[in-house]
Amino acid sequence: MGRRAKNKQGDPAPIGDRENRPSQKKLGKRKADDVEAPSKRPAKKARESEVKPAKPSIVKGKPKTVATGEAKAKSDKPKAKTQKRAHFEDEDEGAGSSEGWEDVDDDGDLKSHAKKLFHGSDDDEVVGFEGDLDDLVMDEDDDPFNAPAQELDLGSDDDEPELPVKGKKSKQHVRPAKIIPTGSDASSDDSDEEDDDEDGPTTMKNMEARSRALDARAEEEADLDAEELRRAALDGEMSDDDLRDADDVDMDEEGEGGEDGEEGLVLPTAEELDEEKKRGGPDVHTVQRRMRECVRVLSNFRKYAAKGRARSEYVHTLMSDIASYYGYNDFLTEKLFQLFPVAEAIEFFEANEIPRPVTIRTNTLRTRRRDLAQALINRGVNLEPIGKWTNVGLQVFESSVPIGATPEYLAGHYMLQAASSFLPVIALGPQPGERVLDMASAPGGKTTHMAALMQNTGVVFANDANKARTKSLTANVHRLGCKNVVVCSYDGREFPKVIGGFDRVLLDAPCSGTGVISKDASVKQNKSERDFTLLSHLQKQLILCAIDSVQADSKTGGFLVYSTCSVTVDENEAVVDYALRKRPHVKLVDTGLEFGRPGFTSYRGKTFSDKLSLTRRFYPHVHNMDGFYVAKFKVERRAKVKPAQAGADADSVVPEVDGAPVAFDADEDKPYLEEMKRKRMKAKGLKPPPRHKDAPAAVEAAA
Ligand SMILES: C[S@@+](CC[C@H](N)C(=O)[O-])C[C@H]1O[C@@H](n2cnc3c(N)ncnc32)[C@H](O)[C@@H]1O
Repeated sequence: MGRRAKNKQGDPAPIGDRENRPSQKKLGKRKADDVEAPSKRPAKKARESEVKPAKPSIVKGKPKTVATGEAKAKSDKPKAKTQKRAHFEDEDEGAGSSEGWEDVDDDGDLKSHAKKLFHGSDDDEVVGFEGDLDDLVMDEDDDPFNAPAQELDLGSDDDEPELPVKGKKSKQHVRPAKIIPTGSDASSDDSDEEDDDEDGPTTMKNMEARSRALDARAEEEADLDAEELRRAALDGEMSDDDLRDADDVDMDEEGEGGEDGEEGLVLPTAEELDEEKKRGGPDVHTVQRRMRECVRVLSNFRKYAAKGRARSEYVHTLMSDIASYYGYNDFLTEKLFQLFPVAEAIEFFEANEIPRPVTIRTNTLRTRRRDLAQALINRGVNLEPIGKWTNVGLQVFESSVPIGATPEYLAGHYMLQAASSFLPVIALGPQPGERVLDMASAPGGKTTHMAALMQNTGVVFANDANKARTKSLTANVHRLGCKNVVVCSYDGREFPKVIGGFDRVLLDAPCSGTGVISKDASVKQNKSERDFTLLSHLQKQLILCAIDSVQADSKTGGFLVYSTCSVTVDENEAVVDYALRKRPHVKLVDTGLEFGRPGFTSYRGKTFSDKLSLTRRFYPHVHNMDGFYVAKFKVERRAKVKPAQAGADADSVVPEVDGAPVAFDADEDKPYLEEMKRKRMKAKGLKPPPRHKDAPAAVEAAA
């Protein structure tokens, strides 16, 4: 559907940023355009060109080991008159400096010049890295790129290197363009001319239009659903209860015989679908046609549904086709499908097939963004600032060099980091001199960002339960020259017993990774209901410990940020809502992030605190960044509560913080606590009582 091409290397900037920036299309051709048509440059150029050209920093010599904090970067003067210069406004991290740099002075073919620069002088050294790279502890942030940037899978800065896809493969590779009409496709009719260019890349302009169209479409669908429900109720088909929850569409509603569907389309029965599955699934053209038809019918059921066919049949068929087409297991298909209105769900699944933009974060402990950009441009890297919301991010469009093995990379001038990973750190806003805990920190993308914001002062406790992963954390801390970081390896649930009283805490929680499916497609198949139950439980435990590790009367802080790279409600709003209920002395506050959708305040029959709207959701199909979630809490001083008053099980009480007990005392924790007791008894050689017959499956599974 052309979205693929459009989204490729699209801009991860927030919608609101897009207006004042050159289009993606223009960016893609930036070098050529710059040379041929300098008049197209942004207006600020004249002023900017008065700024002295930055001197690119280039490390000389063949690196043999990890560049440490002490690594010295030497400056190379721009060599030739064809030297490409990037001009930036002054931009000191945290100083509220200008976002963009202005365009460059080109008086030659940059690409060939940059190539010459690279292959001629540094090339041998860089190419000669074989072997040495193995010595570097590379994580997903650090995989050296050896292919054009667009084709590279950057890997989350948050998680393991990409795993091979297990199980079913998506049928995406065999599909032609433009098969499923989606909200954004529909919008292209009435949006600007760039939207009409279906095969062109996503532009900042059409991204905004696209995103708006999605929202409008979602609203439209919600209205239609509500209207259908109302009518059904008037017809006596539905109870008041049904009517009350307009989100839960009546799955048994039947069509009244609208227009025929697509020519020759006969909606299969459940049995036929099962049969089809057993035969290896429908052929790709059938599945595409059916998906298209189901989306159309579900967009206006009364009008388009075939007579006698139930809404649930269309939904069931569509979910089955999504699972087969994109290669998801049935459970996850449904879970993700339910998050969005129908057409938007397709957008989401589509976006998961497309790599997100390659982005890097300037390490302001070692360099400035403009200097880094200049140095990389000189090496043949085509890049741009990510957006106004970050003054350290750069988006790499293409590169003739491996972006994870440049001298600048080895010297710690930047971190390969997904744009979404900047968000929780920006929301937390650690200040110089503070004591900060990064409770689940490996491989350290956010730790090193925080260390830089704190200007290497104060202290960041970088903890991760996985000792093996702390190696890459330590390597990154050294490479980026962070001197205020203490690395440790505890289960996060041991905090604040280990150490507490932090001004700020970041809990970038272990999660299912449903926001980073484009990087790790194994998630499509390997996540089950049990995983979500266990993860959600762990996240709930961790968040309470994170809250209890915050110094409520911190003079400068008293904040916690909870984040995940998952889009499921179980791992996000449900966890945050649980924390609010368990710790009445904390409150949600604005994340300060300029964009992102508000968190759910209710979802499929569950009601959360209204304040959940202060949390932020980020989606690949809306923001062109990994799916992500950010919540920010302010921790206030709590009233003293005795364990007995809280109804807490004595065994569940962990050390006191601020004189008050930290307890997991909810009914929902009881089965887990009982299981822990059973385990303790077993460990002591005692015979534990039989497990309660109502114990959730997850408890047994975890046992
Ligand atoms: C999303 S990743 C963190 C990414 C990291 N914040 C970054 O920006 O690079 C989650 C981390 O949680 C760690 N983890 C899992 N269970 C944990 C626990 N109980 N306590 C502390 N860390 C845990 C995992 O080892 C993993 O490194």
